[in-house]
Amino acid sequence: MSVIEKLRVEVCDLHRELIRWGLVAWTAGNVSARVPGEDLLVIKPSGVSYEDLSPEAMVVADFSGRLVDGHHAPSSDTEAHGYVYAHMPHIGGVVHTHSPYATAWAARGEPIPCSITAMADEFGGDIPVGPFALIGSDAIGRGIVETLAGHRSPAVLMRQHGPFTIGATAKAAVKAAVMCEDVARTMHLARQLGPVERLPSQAVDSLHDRYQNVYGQKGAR
Ligand SMILES: O=C(CO)[C@@H](O)[C@@H](O)COP(=O)(O)O
Repeated sequence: MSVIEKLRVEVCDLHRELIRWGLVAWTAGNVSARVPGEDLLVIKPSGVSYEDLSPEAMVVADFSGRLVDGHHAPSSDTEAHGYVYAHMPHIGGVVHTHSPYATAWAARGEPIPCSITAMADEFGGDIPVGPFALIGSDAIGRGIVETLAGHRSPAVLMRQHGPFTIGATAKAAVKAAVMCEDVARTMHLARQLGPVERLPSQAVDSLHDRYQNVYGQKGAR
């Protein structure tokens, strides 16, 4: 199986995770993976129902969003994903969803404050808000890159649109999308009960370091 065939299988399977975790409605959302060593990405076709997605339906596009291989038009967000890959060489996966709680924070244009340890673990601070940008140019991609520059967060809430997440792999970007919606819901509920306070920055640093470098089996022999 070629690298691209393997990526088609992986990206197709990861789209099922968006449905599993309740992050998308109808055909909203998309997942992509960088093709290692190439200025290419694998992404879902635009507007195709999730139940109709298959590895063969995944398309290969260049970073400008042009179709390189496949039988469908690429996702509407292909250029945004490509811009991230072109400007963030360490990123191997990009995800976009309209998950309800994160998108509600995006609708208000308000960063999600880092007030719980789960946010420090995964995001290393607040989840920032990026500018409102229309599809059809590199504006969304530029907004993602410029907002995340200098941030530890793998998630950005594009104002009045929804979350985009990044990761070293496509699976890591999907995890960031799942955790982004989880903490968006928790922080929304907390805010309904009263004011919330951010964690002290030293605690955030310590928690983030542990989670990124020790948590789970990272220390196992
Ligand atoms: O939010 C947008 C575009 O930014 C939606 O159209 C997107 O979620 C789904 O579009 P695609 O089906 O991937 O073309």
